[in-house]
Amino acid sequence: MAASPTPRPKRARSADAAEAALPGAQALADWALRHWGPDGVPEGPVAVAFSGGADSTALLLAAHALWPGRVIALHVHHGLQAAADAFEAQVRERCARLGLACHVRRVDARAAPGQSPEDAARGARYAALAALAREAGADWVLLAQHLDDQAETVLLALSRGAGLPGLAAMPEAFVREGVRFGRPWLGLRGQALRDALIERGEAFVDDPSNADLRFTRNRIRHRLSPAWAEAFEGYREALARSAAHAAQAQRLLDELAAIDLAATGTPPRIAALQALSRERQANALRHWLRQAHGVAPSAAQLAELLDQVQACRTRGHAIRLKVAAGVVCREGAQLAYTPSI
Ligand SMILES: Nc1ncnc2c1ncn2[C@@H]1O[C@H](COP(=O)(O)OP(=O)(O)OP(=O)(O)O)[C@@H](O)[C@H]1O
Repeated sequence: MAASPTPRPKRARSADAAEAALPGAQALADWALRHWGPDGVPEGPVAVAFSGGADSTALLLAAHALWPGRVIALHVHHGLQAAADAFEAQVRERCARLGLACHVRRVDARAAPGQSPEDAARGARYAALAALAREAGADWVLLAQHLDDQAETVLLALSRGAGLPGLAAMPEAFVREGVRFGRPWLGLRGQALRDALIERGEAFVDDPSNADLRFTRNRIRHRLSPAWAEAFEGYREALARSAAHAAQAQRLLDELAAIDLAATGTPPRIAALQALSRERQANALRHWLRQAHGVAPSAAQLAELLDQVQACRTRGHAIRLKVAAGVVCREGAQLAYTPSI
């Protein structure tokens, strides 16, 4: 007797119909095709990171229109502002009206000494989203960042003098804490999403901290972006294209680092490093420290390390340099990294 065919995953409802209901559904369906293939959504639930703000409200609605019965919402209660309780209540209420499961986690997002409040909140948020997704059996979490956010991220990176990894801005898919995250809307204008919600009378939360000009991103959003938009109408698309070029170049550098580290060994042998150009040494060392130890040396630290590697020609010559909370030193013929001094 022939085995019964394996049931195929539920396919997306026509993206055209969903797009008619809400802009962004087509872009979401296209992203899903690129990342999930023609057979549709993954096995488990499709999780949407739902802050209650305009963008993630639009994403939740678009995902629900495309994949009815498959979507769940994940919400992180930051515990930082008094309004967070109200955000959670609104998120829960919206999910209840849509008939969607809503998973909430409270985090302590206070910044450690020397850490920016934005970095602390972001780190805590991704960790919580990944934990919630794992608990709910979701392989993917969708985030609602869009083209304006991508352009702002490039401007932020430029303002900080970032290298290629920073200029590459946000990828449309990445893995964090064992969970896959997707950003299907990096090509869409934020205003279009917000206008569509308002036109349809859909409520969303306006986070007051988005207007706080003490945060660099908000100063870029409210002061710099309008000036760019006035001078160059298509600046967002142009900056996003630059980010894509930077990301492509960074992938090549990662491949080169993998080739060079295969030759030097990991941790790298000093003599083998010295056989490379200074630029390739820098690239290989950055890659090794990031991949093996999750740390990124500053430009000044890297320059100092390269000088020490260059000068290390005799048996007794020591190497020692503080990087992040740890130290790079010489151990025989190789470098070594000790995480805490
Ligand atoms: N508290 C939260 N809980 C769950 N997901 C969140 C939360 N805050 C942000 N996100 C997710 O991360 C994305 C980027 O965060 P960001 O801070 O730029 O957005 P936001 O302005 O808070 O909210 P929105 O994008 O919904 O307008 C959001 O689009 C959303 O998908």
